[in-house]
Amino acid sequence: MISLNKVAVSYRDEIALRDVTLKIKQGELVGIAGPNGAGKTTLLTAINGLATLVHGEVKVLGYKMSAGKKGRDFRLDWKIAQLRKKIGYVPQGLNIDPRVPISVKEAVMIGRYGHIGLGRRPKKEDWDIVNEVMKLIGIMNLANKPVGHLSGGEKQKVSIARALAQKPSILLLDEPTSFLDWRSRIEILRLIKEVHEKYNLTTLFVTHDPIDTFNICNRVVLLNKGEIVATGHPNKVFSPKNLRNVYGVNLEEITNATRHLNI
Ligand SMILES: Nc1ncnc2c1ncn2[C@@H]1O[C@H](COP(=O)(O)OP(=O)(O)OP(=O)(O)O)[C@@H](O)[C@H]1O
Repeated sequence: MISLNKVAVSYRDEIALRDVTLKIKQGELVGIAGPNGAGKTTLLTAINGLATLVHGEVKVLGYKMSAGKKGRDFRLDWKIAQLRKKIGYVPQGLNIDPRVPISVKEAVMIGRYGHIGLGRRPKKEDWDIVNEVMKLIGIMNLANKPVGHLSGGEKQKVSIARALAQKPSILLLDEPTSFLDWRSRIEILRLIKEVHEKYNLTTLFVTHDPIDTFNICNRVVLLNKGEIVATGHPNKVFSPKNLRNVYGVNLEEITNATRHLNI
């Protein structure tokens, strides 16, 4: 479904990914973890066909992207646009100016425009899909509310609904739980697992917090300084040694911090 072979991505002087080789099978739900600046977002960007590859090759759903003359093969632009229709992307936060007069259902409809085409009007089937995903995500009650008036958890749900309205095969989520309180965080994680299973998706989600991955996935890719440090079950990946080397924390520090919770 997704394969990266010796992929390197850089932003001017900054190397964001180096020599990354990774395979994701159809139907997998994979967590991408690592500290700030590890290259997590860049990995999603490479899968989404938007990164400039310095080296290596990315294959997604049979589309091949490799480093061209200027770091990108521009002949593939049209194909990449086709590919992106099949990839639902949930960015960090839903950064819409609160003064923009757009309702929740209109924000979810934005996900359909790759299929509808710019300048065309949504048809009944598009509204049916928007209603279906809003029902599933549990935001029907917010349909006519301005998006600027939503809480952080509600915005995240709208963002997920918008990505699903696209009817993607792959769902990429960039830190869907950041800025959320514990209740909303658990709710969003459950929702990700539920939609992953219901729509038979291949899902990758980025997180800062190892605990998120224990809740919903069997496989984690741990990145640090643009390289894959470990991949496998969270129990194996978040070993005391990796926590120390990658996050600079000892297991005792974490258990001490959570000991007061009485869990
Ligand atoms: N548009 C950009 N221009 C220049 N450098 C960038 C750009 N985007 C990312 N970088 C750099 O590439 C490296 C990897 O960034 P990336 O955003 O992929 O990491 P991340 O793991 O998602 O970080 P975070 O958890 O803080 O969001 C960082 O050193 C960052 O400064």
